[in-house]
Amino acid sequence: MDYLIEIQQVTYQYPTGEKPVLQDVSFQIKKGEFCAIIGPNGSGKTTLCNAIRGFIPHFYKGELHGDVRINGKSIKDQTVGELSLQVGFVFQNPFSQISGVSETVFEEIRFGLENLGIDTVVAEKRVDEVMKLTKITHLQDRNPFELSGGQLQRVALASIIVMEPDILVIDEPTSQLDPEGTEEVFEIIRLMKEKQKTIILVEHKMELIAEYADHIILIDDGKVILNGNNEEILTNEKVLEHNTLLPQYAMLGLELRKHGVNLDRIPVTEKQAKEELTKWFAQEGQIYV
Ligand SMILES: Nc1ncnc2c1ncn2[C@@H]1O[C@H](COP(=O)(O)OP(=O)(O)OP(=O)(O)O)[C@@H](O)[C@H]1O
Repeated sequence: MDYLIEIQQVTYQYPTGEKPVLQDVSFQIKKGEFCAIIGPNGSGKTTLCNAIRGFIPHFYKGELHGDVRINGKSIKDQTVGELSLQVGFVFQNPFSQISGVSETVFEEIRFGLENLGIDTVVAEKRVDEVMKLTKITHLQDRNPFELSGGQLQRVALASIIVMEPDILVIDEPTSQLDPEGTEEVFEIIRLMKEKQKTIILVEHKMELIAEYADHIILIDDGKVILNGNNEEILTNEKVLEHNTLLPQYAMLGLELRKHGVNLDRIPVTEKQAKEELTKWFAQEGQIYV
């Protein structure tokens, strides 16, 4: 099977670190897959993302063993510029993403295309399309620094999407957003999933992971602890032993099973929980309210 991203026995230690923060990490991601990376604070998730976009070893020096291959080619043999055309990176804090040199949202989104020397007419058409897709056309003349956190994160996503990378690495995009901003950002992530982009998402909100991810990797202390599909990982109580939450619906299902409620499967989303409980009430001859 051909994988788009291959992480092969990666061990990495920062130059100032005392021990490796990634230890013998191996996994593969298929094209079009939505992979979530979960794990407690400080477990190495952002470091792993930096290895996938080539910032390790190109910017962060330190000691790297093993390999990361994108499309069959080692990141060591590609420049950060080459990698940035394949891997778009969205930061936790959208202010880190904004160039600081654009006076309007339109210019900000066009900025990366200008740097690539893309023809102005072509670039502006692409900016218009991406603004429509991300529903920010009404913000195009605003100064990026006058926007709310949610609006700015959408601009940050748009400025990456406009570059048309095959892979999107998104590191805790909503940790600083309110529920409305979170919803808006995930609406864009959902669209990218529909467009068959390969997505790697670091996120602590398990309900969102349950809704979107195909594939989940749990890492703790720099090691891969679990690697499997959505339901396999999100119904596994071992996750809780690693200071990482499960979705509330999975917790409810696991608890009900312990109390003798014989659910066919442990739900991970609200929709699945309703289905399972409706089935159970029907079997037990109870009235579902
Ligand atoms: N530039 C750096 N130099 C040295 N050590 C670092 C550097 N960046 C991160 N670390 C250390 O590497 C370990 C893993 O950090 P990382 O940020 O990758 O974890 P994380 O799982 O993304 O955490 P969080 O969920 O809190 O964002 C931590 O112990 C952190 O202190």
